[in-house]
Amino acid sequence: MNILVFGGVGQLGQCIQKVAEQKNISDLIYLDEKEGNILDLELLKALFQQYTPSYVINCAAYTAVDKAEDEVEIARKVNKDGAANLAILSAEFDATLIHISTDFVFEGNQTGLLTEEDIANPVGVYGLTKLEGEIAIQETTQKYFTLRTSWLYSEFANNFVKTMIRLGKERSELGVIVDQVGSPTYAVDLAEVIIHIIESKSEAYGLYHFSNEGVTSWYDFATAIFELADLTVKVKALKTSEYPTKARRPFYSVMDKTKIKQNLGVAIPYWRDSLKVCLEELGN
Ligand SMILES: NC(=O)C1=CN([C@@H]2O[C@H](COP(=O)(O)OP(=O)(O)OC[C@H]3O[C@@H](n4cnc5c(N)ncnc54)[C@H](OP(=O)(O)O)[C@@H]3O)[C@@H](O)[C@H]2O)C=CC1
Ligand SMILES: Cc1cn([C@H]2C[C@H](O)[C@@H](COP(=O)(O)OP(=O)(O)O[C@H]3O[C@@H](C)C(=O)[C@@H](O)[C@H]3O)O2)c(=O)[nH]c1=O
Repeated sequence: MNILVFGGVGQLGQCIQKVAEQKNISDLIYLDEKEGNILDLELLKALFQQYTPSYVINCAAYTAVDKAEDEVEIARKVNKDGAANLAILSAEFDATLIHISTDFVFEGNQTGLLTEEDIANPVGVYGLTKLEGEIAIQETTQKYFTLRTSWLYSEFANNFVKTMIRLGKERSELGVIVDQVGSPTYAVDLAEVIIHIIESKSEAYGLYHFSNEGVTSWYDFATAIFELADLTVKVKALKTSEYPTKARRPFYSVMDKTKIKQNLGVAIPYWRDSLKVCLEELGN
């Protein structure tokens, strides 16, 4: 069984490699942007013909949230057209597509857990193009799992946890937004879910929410990172208006995970427990 992993050397791609190695699964082919550019339909066709994959995992994305505001065209190409290309070929070759989306598809002005049925209304270009990608997949193929996740971090690539540790070693004081609330997700936990979908041969296709369990703000997340990493940093709680960024971000994006727990039978770790695991991996 061949499994193609696009965006295979990004943060989540590396987490999938880690989990697959731990489980001795060697059917995955990890493609970087050059080997598996999801915008190059001819290249993709050749890959599908060569490998006739049973599963296609799309970890490739344009993830620079602020930069996307100025680079709408490229963000849309990667997040929408690239996802659509993989859906077209997955349908043609009868492969199951596992695609990753984001909590940033939500407007974030309501409280209460957000379900897969709640209306998405993104406030920024990144979230909008990711939503367009979700829709393109849903309209193109039937055998797909779209996993919406939030606030991904890990020992790999760039993410909020690694940024905080770097800044915490350089500075004694740091301002972090307190009025944006969500759920952090250890990308290795998400990788476990992806591998579980494949190993279980689940046919419960559709849209799913997955994050770690629990709720926090970026301020509380940063405070926990410093506490668990044993770094003495004074964290100042800032309002969003006191930390201006190019892109707007949802104020509230806590997702309901009932569907994934019921349909796929996954157990979900509490975010602080997973944060501890990641910090241990990072050597803190
Ligand atoms: N990071 C987060 O906090 C969250 C991420 N997500 C979603 O999870 C998924 C994985 O994210 P993550 O691993 O963190 O992101 P990364 O940015 O670490 O990885 C994305 C990868 O996609 C590659 N890529 C970009 N354009 C193309 C292309 N045209 N063809 C092939 N590969 C391409 C990038 O390569 P290069 O770097 O060389 O451009 C990079 O290696 C994405 O779908 C993202 O939207 C969802 C919620 C939170
Ligand atoms: C570095 C830093 C960030 N912040 C704020 C800005 C922002 O609101 C929040 C997170 O900042 P970052 O830029 O690290 O993260 P950001 O890129 O906004 O994270 C998002 O990425 C995309 C890809 C997703 O899909 C989302 O789920 C989410 O994880 O923390 C501070 O308040 N202080 C700081 O020193």
